[in-house]
Amino acid sequence: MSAITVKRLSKTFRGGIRALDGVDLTVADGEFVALIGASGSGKSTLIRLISGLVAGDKNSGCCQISINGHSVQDSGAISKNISATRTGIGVVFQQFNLVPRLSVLTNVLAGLLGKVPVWRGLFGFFSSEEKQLAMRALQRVGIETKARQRASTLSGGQQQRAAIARTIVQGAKIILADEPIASLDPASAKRVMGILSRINEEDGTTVVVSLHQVEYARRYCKRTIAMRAGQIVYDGPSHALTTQFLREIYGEASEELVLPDAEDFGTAPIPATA
Ligand SMILES: Nc1ncnc2c1ncn2[C@@H]1O[C@H](COP(=O)(O)OP(=O)(O)OP(=O)(O)O)[C@@H](O)[C@H]1O
Repeated sequence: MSAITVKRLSKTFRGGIRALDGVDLTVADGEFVALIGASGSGKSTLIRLISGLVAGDKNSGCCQISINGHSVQDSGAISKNISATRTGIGVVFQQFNLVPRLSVLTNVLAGLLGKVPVWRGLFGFFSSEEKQLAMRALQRVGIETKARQRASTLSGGQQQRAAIARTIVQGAKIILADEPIASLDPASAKRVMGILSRINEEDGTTVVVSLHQVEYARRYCKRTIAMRAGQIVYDGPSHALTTQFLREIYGEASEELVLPDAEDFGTAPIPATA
């Protein structure tokens, strides 16, 4: 069964801005897929629609999205069972979305909120097993020593790793990461991509990650989907996305997608240490 199925997906915002225009795609269970495209090409909108946060256009027969066979939305209507489907989807954002004044551990435990009674979540009553689960997730992303610190005291890369640990605790079968490395320095960016790659390999989690720079897609993801003006203009092996090919697809805008110091990008794996 495919993990993500998107059929004839369009999204028109107020003022007639067509952010997505007839997108069809399928992501198999356990794939690690990059979504690339210049600014405004529709990557964030696609991720928000797949996660059921935003509804697509209302036209009948269009805009069908399903996750592991369960409908997320159809013809502009979000599914009534979306809460159950959402517990299997971990969403990671560019700006981390942690509660700054709460501890890193509590932020990670928030991944259990769809699974434990609401009152327990509200008052922070978590069992020792649940806390151990969160600690193991923090170990996997290399920041277990930061568990008791306020989230606001962590660096950007560490905060992003905490956000990923939250999806592990959530038990997400699918991670949708919307520009998770856009605010990070290159070393932190590589570490975050390495962690996503390991979760994909070790747990079989399906990962879709939107990126600005194609070098990261080539290094970490076998498959890349390239978007332009709300449409998919390439879907295939990441290694085929040479600078020349990107120029053919995007013209001058391709410069936005290539790191100026790409020759220094390197290939050595970065360990997940704090
Ligand atoms: N809430 C909104 N209201 C109106 N227009 C929107 C809204 N969200 C996105 N858009 C528009 O939809 C188009 C696609 O935006 P989107 O954020 O999906 O692109 P993106 O590829 O993620 O860009 P970036 O890389 O800069 O984040 C853009 O023209 C954007 O201005």
